[in-house]
Amino acid sequence: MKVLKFGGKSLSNGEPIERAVNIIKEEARTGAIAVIVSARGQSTNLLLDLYARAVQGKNFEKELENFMDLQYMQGLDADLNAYQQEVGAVLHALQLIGIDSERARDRVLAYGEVISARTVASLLRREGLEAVFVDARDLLYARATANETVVDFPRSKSSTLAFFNSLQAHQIPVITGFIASDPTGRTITLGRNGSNYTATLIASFIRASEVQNWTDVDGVYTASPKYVKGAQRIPHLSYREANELANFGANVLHAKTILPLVESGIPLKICSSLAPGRQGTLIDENGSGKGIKAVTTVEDVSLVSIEGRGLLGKVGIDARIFSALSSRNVSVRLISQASSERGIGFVINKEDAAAAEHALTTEFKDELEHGSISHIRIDSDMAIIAIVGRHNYSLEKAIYGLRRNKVWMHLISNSINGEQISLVIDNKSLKKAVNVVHNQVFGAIKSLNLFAFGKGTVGGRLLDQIIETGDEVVKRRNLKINIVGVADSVRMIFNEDGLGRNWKQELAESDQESSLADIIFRLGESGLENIVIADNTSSQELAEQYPVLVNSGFDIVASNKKANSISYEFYQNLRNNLKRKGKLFYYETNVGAGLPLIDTIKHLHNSSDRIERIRGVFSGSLSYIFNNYSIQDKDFSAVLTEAKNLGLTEPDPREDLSGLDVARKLIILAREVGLKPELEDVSVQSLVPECVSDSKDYAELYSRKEEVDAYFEQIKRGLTEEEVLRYVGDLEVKENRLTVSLVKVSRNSPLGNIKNADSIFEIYTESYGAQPIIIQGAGAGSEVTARGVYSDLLRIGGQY
Ligand SMILES: NC(=O)C1=CN([C@@H]2O[C@H](COP(=O)(O)OP(=O)(O)OC[C@H]3O[C@@H](n4cnc5c(N)ncnc54)[C@H](O)[C@@H]3O)[C@@H](O)[C@H]2O)C=CC1
Ligand SMILES: N[C@@H](CC=O)C(=O)O
Repeated sequence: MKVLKFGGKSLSNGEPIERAVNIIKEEARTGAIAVIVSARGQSTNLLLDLYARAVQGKNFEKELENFMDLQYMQGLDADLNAYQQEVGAVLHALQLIGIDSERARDRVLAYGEVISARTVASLLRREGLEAVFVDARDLLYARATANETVVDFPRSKSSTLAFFNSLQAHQIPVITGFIASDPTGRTITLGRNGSNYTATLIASFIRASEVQNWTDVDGVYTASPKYVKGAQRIPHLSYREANELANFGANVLHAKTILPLVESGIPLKICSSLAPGRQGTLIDENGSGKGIKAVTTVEDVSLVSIEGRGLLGKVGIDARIFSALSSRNVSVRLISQASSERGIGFVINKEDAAAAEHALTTEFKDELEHGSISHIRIDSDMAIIAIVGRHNYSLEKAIYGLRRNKVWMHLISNSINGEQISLVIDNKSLKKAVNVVHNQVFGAIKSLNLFAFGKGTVGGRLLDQIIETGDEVVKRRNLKINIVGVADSVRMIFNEDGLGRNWKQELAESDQESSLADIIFRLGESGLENIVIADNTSSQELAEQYPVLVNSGFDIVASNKKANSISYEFYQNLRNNLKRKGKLFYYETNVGAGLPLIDTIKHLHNSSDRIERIRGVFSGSLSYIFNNYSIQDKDFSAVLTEAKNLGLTEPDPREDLSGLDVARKLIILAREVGLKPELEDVSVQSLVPECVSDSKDYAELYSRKEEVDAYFEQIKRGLTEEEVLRYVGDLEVKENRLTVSLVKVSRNSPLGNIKNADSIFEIYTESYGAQPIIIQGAGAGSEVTARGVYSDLLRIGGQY
């Protein structure tokens, strides 16, 4: 015989109860079944409310009407009106006496299951099945102790067997879950998960072939889907694993509830009544073998720590701690003790914190006074993350991920059989931590949560590239990049679930003012893991805040060159800070846009080869300008406007014309090869003609374009047929000399030969001698630069 148990939500009015009836009909076709039911929908809560009103002497008639309205179903042969009278009479008696007692409360609660079983039996009869209502108070017996309800197994077993033996073939018992009789014949409830307990008890007494637990979820998940979007259903678990999961907060059957099945070896299936065809989770003796099964969480626990030299080598301290706790009925969930015995830490339920503190400070009053125990501290707002299942490196992986994400672990405990590892963390880090640990131990799709500053030429294209290629990146790299926010200099938007193609419009319509402090705060509070900041602005203020971003636990990618080219002191402090915090900062696009330049230079510098000189056309925009201006019959200002419109120039093109942008690039490369230059050390030939150098902004400079054009026309007239102009950066390492100048070069030389917005870098090293390594290609432009930033992002993602 199979035992089918239905939870309250699966029996709610409308579709749920219709589906439940269909499931029972289907299963009845395959053989003998028994059905156990919980109270329907919200019935238990409503009854609790009715009970509370009655014992407080309040009116309850309207609430009772509402309760009965929810129970009512058309065309049933069960007479529910009689129950309305009966519940009303019980409540009325309670209202008169006003005594609050557990048995009285249980008596009222029992109506939820009784009406539910009557209703289901009646619906089944309407479908032509021989269903009989069974009140479990005639089958199960239990007594209340100080802490729990204890079942009288022999008596319950014999009455259950007697009843089942009296059943006729084809009869389907529909049994009330949750309730039993106490030794005086009063109603007693079976506690948390009570209806499940009814099902597993009855199944074990009658030696059922399996228990099906029909509920509103389709099985046990690798983590709570409330926290982890990518959590997966677990097809198969062993009783032991299920027990660990239950102890550590998973929405499975309570550990005590599984016990009757363990002892009799009956498999349990967790099935979704919302999607009956879907495979659920099977729990049996064997499970599916080794491997991590789930990452579960327990919120709101308290961590107790007792420390002091008085604990050192002293026998009996633990015994005193636990007997003090047990005298106050405080149960310990986890424990960890230093081998020196100088300290002991353990976790209890938050609601027991005050009792535990009182018990312990009383027990260790003398030691606290003498100072041999320095403190007994209780930290509430803690949470437990438990990794359930066997895997050699799961702890290392979890710790690595948590450290990267700045989640502090207060206590780590590993079970003796190696099947469970628990980590105690702050409650507020729970969402982030469970995602990190889940991704680390399952090697599941990792999430990278990106907040992007700047949505212009580079930033805007980057976001579109990420959205366009997101599925591919998930497939090929197991990495999901969520754009959780975008800010420009005016506005910002934030969406923890990830922005989509509409981000531009959402940002344009946003009424949230762009504020770095708010962004840091919201990212910190979000509980998101693996947060990366993309800086595609040219803002120095933002660059100066990188240390704050790093301290907040974020990695950074930047096309913005400022952080690497302001003072050397800032540059070095930032690197120290990154190292200390274990954070990453990639900026390949700072020089040469998408070209693999900075990495190559890093490699060469870190190898035994010595870089002696780097010379070339460092600026993509000026490359474009001089490539075209040298050979076309156009005004300089016209070509400059073309470059600006193509997104090649700096946001303020005066940074290109003044040579500042190339100077920054030289500084960045020089620092990569170990020099410590400041911007003022670079000798720069500015391209801004003296006559317009007092322009207060680019608009004013451009309004004086005739003077600019005349200046460049004169330079151009000085060129021979064979010559072209190139704006060249030169880093002479040994001499510690950095220069930027406009030079005439032969059209046929490597520098003279470049096209479009190409940059070219000649890298002279000791071993390559006079033949430099040449890196050449587009040195500016939205597409290539955004790609470069994207690559940096993927490199960071690869390290999660
Ligand atoms: N355009 C190119 O080819 C290349 C550009 N870069 C660098 O990329 C960065 C961006 O350049 P573009 O996209 O061309 O500039 P852009 O002018 O098109 O975009 C700049 C964006 O930054 C935003 N912004 C400015 N200050 C901000 C702040 N404090 N907070 C938030 N947002 C802010 C602006 O609102 C704008 O959305 C620059 O640092 C540039 O040097 C690097 C390599 C090549
Ligand atoms: N304005 C810059 C853009 C890239 O850094 C350039 O032209 O190179």
